[in-house]
Amino acid sequence: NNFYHNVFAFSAPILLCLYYFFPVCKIEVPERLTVSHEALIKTGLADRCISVPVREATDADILLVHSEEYLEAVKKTPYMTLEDLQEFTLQYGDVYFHPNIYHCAKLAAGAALQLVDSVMTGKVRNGMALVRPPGHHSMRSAASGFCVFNNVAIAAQYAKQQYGVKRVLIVDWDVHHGQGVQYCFEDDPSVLYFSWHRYEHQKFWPQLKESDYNSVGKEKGAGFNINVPWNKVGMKNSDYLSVFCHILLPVAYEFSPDLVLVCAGFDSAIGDPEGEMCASPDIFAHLTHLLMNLAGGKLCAVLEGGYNLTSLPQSVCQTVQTLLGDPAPRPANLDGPCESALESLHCVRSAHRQYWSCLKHMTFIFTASSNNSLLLSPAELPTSDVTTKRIKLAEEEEDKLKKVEEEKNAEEEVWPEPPKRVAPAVRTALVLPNDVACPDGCKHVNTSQVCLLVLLQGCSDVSGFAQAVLGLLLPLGYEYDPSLVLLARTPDSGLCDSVWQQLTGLLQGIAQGHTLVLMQVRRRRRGGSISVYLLLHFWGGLDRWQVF
Ligand SMILES: NCCCNCCCCCC(O)(O)C(F)(F)F
Ligand SMILES: [Zn+2]
Repeated sequence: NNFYHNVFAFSAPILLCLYYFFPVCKIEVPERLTVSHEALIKTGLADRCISVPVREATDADILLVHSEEYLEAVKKTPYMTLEDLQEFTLQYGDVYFHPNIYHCAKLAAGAALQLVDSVMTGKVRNGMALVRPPGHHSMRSAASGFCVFNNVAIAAQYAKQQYGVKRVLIVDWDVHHGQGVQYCFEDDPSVLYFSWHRYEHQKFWPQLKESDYNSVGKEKGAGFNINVPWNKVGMKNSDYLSVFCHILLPVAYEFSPDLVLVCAGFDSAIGDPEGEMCASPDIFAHLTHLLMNLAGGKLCAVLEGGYNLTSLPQSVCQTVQTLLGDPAPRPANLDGPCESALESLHCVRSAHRQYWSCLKHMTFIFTASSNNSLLLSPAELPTSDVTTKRIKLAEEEEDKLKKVEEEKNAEEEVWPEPPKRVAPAVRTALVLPNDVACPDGCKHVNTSQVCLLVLLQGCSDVSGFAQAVLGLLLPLGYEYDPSLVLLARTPDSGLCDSVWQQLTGLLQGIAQGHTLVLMQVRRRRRGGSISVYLLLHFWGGLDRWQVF
């Protein structure tokens, strides 16, 4: 015993001093990848994916975003002593360098490029790169926030250069602002960068003025940079969905990207020590689903942050399962965005109204009452002082509630395991006359099957579609949370094929994908309305269904 005491007593100071001089990052740890990968294997999702080999990004790849001097400096790090490495990191903020990080950073960027190749060549429809170190904070000539090379920014430039992609949408759902991506594309109208991030009126890292909603991009890129600051913690599923329905999706449809890249950071999920948000892991199934309807489904998700080793793998699995086409789970109880989120939403829309027609028309009031709904009721905007006072009042009210809430659950956050999502063997049924061959992948049924009714008059232009479907139908559908969605198309609905396709795609995010469609079957002689056969398909407890 004596011996051990002496040894420990002796070695402790040395360990402490090493730790002090050469700090090791406590949250950006290797286990983040191993637990995520293990979860994909355990859930059987890995078997349903093809694994794409990684490669090292070349100098040319890295120089698409970073400067020569920065690349040359990072190239030297493998040969540095620990002291030199420590010295090297002091010039940047919140970065940790290891002799092997240059190699890892090239693999992380190279992995993102391999994913872009696989998607752009049609080898796969979409995919996800699980990488370390992350990328979205790193800038042209500087590392930042655990990031060395900007994986997603390099991927965007690479897609434009190698595949002639005209428009790239980058969605950054990590809880930190990817300032590196913003700086890279802020004058570039071919890349639309959208980021929400914990901001708390510039009190939260990286504490930049340019992370606020009024940084909209510059010169030709004005309008192509969208920042949604979260000025409070505890944001929930409703807050995230509201911002998607009322800001990101309308603009994304108007932008009409050829490729969607996601800075898939999962520190915006519940339980994360950095984000301190309350959105459940299954929300990423909905966010992913909503983005999959863009760019013909060409979507590359690249891991950024995510530090809770329980919610991170859950969120990764929810994302991958949706990329595989499985229907999203029922959204957990949506009750409408909080005051602070609504205020941010309002600020972002006003800042971008001049750049996007879909934001021009919709004015909306955010009532200070607590029963907000996902649906923002269009109305004349009240005079600002009334609104501000009402918001202040609501915020004080909310802060009081939040204080109580915080006292209550000061202990470790807990949340239910995301629900099992069983995909039916055959996802599509067709009601066809017996003598008609059934397209492959569908199941021929002639019993009482699926028909849906949605009557949407004339919303075929983008801003009409944005308002009617994204700003009304979707939020309402999510909040109503039906077990069944009925869709029908009649020739006079004026819906062109692409709008119809978007509609059926988007609405599959509701009712766990139970989407029933009716096409016109027959027109009675001499005009008149079509003859409609509504054969209801009941399964289990069909407690609620939705007819538009
Ligand atoms: N000194 C105050 C705390 C600094 N905290 C640094 C947070 C870095 C976040 C990195 C990330 O999660 O955004 C990424 F996705 F890049 F990994
Ligand atoms: Zn982050």
